[in-house]
Amino acid sequence: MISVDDALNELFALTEPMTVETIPLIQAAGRVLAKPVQAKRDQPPFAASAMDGYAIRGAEAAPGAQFEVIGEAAAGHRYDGSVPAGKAVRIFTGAPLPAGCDRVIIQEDVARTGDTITLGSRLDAGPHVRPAGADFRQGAEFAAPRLLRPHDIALLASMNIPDVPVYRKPRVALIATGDELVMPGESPGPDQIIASNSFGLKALLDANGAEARLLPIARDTVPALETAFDLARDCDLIITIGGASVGDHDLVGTVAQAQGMSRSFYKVAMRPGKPLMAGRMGRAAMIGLPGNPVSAMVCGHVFVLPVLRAMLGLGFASAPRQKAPLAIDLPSNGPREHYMRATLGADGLHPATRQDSALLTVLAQANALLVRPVSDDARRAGEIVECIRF
Ligand SMILES: Nc1nc2c(c(=O)[nH]1)N[C@H]1C(S)=C(S)[C@@H](COP(=O)(O)OP(=O)(O)OC[C@H]3O[C@@H](n4cnc5c(N)ncnc54)[C@H](O)[C@@H]3O)O[C@H]1N2
Ligand code: MOO
Repeated sequence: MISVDDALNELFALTEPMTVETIPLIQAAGRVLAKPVQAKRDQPPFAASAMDGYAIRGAEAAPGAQFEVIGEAAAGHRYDGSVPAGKAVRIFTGAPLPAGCDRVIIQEDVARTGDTITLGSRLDAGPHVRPAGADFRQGAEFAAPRLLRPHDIALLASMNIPDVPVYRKPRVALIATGDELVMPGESPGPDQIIASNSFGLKALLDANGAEARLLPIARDTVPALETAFDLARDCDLIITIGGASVGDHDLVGTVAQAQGMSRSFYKVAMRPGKPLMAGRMGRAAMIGLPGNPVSAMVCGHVFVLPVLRAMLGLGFASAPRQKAPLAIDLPSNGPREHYMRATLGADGLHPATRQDSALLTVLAQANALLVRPVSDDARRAGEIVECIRF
């Protein structure tokens, strides 16, 4: 058995960033920008009014001052020409500021009669002008790698960047194995259960930037597993679920190795998730997850997501942890790192009473995994411990 850290490093050694493709910006939310891009223009490209009102020379702004309105500037339609002393231009939000003007008086501070405006007795500070390039200048760099969020997409759009280079989405094959499994919606036989892990893992993978494919459930036979691996050939990451332990029907490791998988490790000092295996299969990394539903999902957070992030060019790092106080006392931990299903609330971390790795209700209620290091001492309520939030 190897440690969780060593297992993750072995997995990283099997992992490299995906190739880069260029896609339309409109499809880029949730993708990872692979190379820095540069703004193609200043924003705003001209000094612009921030309010609806009247553009004047700022030095002339005084309570009661009068101006003649000589034209209009609207968003998309500038006032051509310069504005001399004593004159004003009707202006709207987003319009280019006319030459000669450096202040906008908001219309609430102005009385207008015909083409004459009189400024009110109290003027706000202004100047209600957005200088050219106040947001960014042409050539400003948008750094990579970066997971593109909606705000980033808006910024890139305003930089006039219609297409972006992103890392290709890793194609991930999910192979559920076991004679006992049927798909949700099917009619299970008396000894059968519903395949759940593949559904949970696909959701986890897709939500984090992968393109996960559910392959047909592989029965516990050599030919069925061979067919499943054949179907996964064009994938970047192959994940099997179940059949990883030591039972007579746990054939995944044997068949994978017969199919050319060179094994990096088998068995990790963690709970749940001990019978994890990994290796290289052709150009893909292969991860064999344990079948117990909670074990599969915990390994999803601890191993699969860090591997996915590395494939997406986001670097090689373990699942982010945060510190939190324990809400209850805990006994000492044994020789395996324990990932306890827990709820982080206002009074700290509450590990669930039942930690059996078959209990999906407990996992679904949890919002964190409390990480107990190997051979950790007994802990008292209030002590600071580490957890992985989800
Ligand atoms: N003698 C030993 N027995 C077991 C050991 C051990 O060290 N010595 N390890 C136990 C641990 S820990 C785990 S975890 C399991 C893992 O076994 P497998 O990876 O071989 O998984 P299976 O036996 O195929 O299934 C375990 C359990 O999970 C259910 N399962 C499997 N796939 C799915 C799925 N896609 N969706 C929902 N549920 C699934 C399966 O029906 C079993 O109940 O081995 C222990 N045994
Ligand atoms: O390690 Mo198993 O994954 O405890 O249930």
